[in-house]
Amino acid sequence: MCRAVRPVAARRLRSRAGFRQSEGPRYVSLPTEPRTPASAPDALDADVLIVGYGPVGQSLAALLGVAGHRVTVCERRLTRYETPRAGHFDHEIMRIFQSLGIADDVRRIAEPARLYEFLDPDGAVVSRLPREWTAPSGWDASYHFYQPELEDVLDSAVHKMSTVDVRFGAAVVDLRQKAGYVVATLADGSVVTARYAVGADGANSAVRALCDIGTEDLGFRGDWLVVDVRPRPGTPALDIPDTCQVLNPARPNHMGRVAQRYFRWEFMLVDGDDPRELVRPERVWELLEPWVGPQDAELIRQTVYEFRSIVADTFRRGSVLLAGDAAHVMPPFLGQGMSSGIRDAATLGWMFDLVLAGAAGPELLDLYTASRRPHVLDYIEESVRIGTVVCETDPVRAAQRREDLRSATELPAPFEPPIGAGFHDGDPLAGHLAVQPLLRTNDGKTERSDDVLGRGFTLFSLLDLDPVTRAAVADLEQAIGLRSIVVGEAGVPEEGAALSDWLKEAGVVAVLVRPDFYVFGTAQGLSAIPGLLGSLRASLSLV
Ligand SMILES: O=C(O)CCc1cccc(O)c1
Repeated sequence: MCRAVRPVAARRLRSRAGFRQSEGPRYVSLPTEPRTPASAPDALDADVLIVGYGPVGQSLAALLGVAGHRVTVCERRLTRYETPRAGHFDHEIMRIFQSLGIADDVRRIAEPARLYEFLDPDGAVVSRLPREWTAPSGWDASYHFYQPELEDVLDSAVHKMSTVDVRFGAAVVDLRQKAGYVVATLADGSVVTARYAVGADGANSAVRALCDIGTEDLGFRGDWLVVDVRPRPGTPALDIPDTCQVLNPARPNHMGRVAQRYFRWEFMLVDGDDPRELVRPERVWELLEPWVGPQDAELIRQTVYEFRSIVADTFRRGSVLLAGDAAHVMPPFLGQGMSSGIRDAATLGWMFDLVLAGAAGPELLDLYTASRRPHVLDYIEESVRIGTVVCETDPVRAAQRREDLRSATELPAPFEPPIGAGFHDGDPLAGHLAVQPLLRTNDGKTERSDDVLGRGFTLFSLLDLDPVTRAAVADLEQAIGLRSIVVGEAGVPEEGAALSDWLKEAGVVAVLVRPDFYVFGTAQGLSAIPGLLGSLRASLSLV
C-alpha cells in the first residue's frame, strides 16, 4: 500500500522565493553544508524524489517501487490531472507496462491502433500506413488510450508499492544539492530530502528552472484547437478513421480514435483565428459538423495548445535529472510525446537500481543524457518533418506534398531510431530495440520471456555456454544480477522463431539486452561473449 503522508519536520526556510530569476540560480551544484552525511542514506526521506505525477512520474515511481527503492512523489496539484493529453503509445511502452505487471489492465483500456492515413481536403485517402508490423517487443505495434484511464491503472500499481509515498498539493519551490543528497523545499515550508531528484513536472518544469537547465528550441510552433469528444450512449458508431491527417491547406486538421469510447479532432489555427472565439462550443460544433453533432456526442474538452519542439540542454545536473516533457517537447504527429517520457523512466529505472545499490558509481547517470537525448532528438525531428507536411497552408505546396505522398511506392519503415549511447560500439544490433521472444516453459505453457526472466540485463544465446563464458556470466550475475538463457534447439524452446531468426539474420549467436530492452551488444561466437560482458562492465562504471 501507499504510505500515508508522513509528517515532515518543518524546517526554517532559507528561501521561500522559489525560482525567481532575479535572485540568481537556486540550484547549487557544488556540495555545501552537508547536514546529512552521504554515508547515511537511510536518514533521508527517500532514495528518489519524483516531482510530478503524470504518466512519466507514475511510471518511474512504479519502476522504482517494484525494485524496493524508497520514493517520495511531490505533485503540485491537489488531485490528478483528469484531462486527456496523450492518446497513443507503442509496443515498447507496452513491454514496460508488462514489466510492471499491468499489461492486462492496460489492454482493457487501450485498443490497438492499426492505421495512420493522410486524406485530401475532400476526405479521399492520399496515403495509408498500416501499423500492423511484427513489433519486436512482442505486442501490437501501436495503441490508443484515454489518458485518465491509463493514469488510473498506473496509480493503482503505484499504490501497491509499500515504499512509495505520493503527496498532492506539494509544490517544490526550492531545490538544493548537498554532498550526496538533495533538499527540496515545498510551498508549505516542509522539506523532503532524497539522494536523487527527478523532474517529471511537465513542459514548464519547476525543477528544470530551479536547476538552471537551459533548453534548445528546434523551431516548430503551431497553435492548434484540440477537441475531445465522447459519443452519447446508444448513438450509432462514429465512422472515424483510426488516425488521420487531413491535408487541407485552408485548415489542416487531425482526427482519430483515442480509445474505445473517445474521439479527438485537432484543427490548426490559421490567419485571423481568435483562440477565445474558437473554443466556444457553438464554434467547435461548426468545425465538427462534417463528422458529428451535439445530438450524438458531448464535448469533453476543447482547448488551444501551442505545439512546439524543445529539448533540454542536459537531462542531468548533479543529483537532479529530468524526464518526460520537462526534458523534451515534440509536436504530436508521431504520437511519441508520452512514449518518449516513459522511455526516460525505463532507462532511469535501471540506472538508479545500479547506483542506489552501490553497484555502479553516480557517473553512470551521465549515460542517461547520452543515451536518451539523441534518441529524443530523432523523434522530435521526425515529428517536425511530418508536421511540416501536415501544416502546409500554401495551396500549391500542399498539392505537391499530397502528390509526393500519393506517388510513394514504398511504405516507410517503422520509425525506431537507436539510442544515443550505452552500448557496444560498432555492433550491428547495438542501440536498437531487442526482440522479446515467446518461450515454451517446462509445464507446456507459452510465455513472454520477460515474464519468465523478470527485469534486468539478459544474455540470450542460441548456443550452450562454455565454461569460460559461464564464469564471465557468473561474475556479472554477482555484480548486477545478469541473467542468461540459452534459447532454441540448445536450450529453452522458442514458440515461433522471432529471436532465433533475428539473431541468425544478424549473423550472431548471442545478444546482451539492457533492462530498458535496448541491445547492449551481440557476439558472433561464444568466444566473443566474455569481451562483450567486459565492455558492459566498463560502460556501467561498475565499482
Ligand atoms: O499516432 C497516433 O495515433 C496519433 C498521432 C497524432 C497525430 C496528429 C495529432 C495528434 O494529436 C496525434
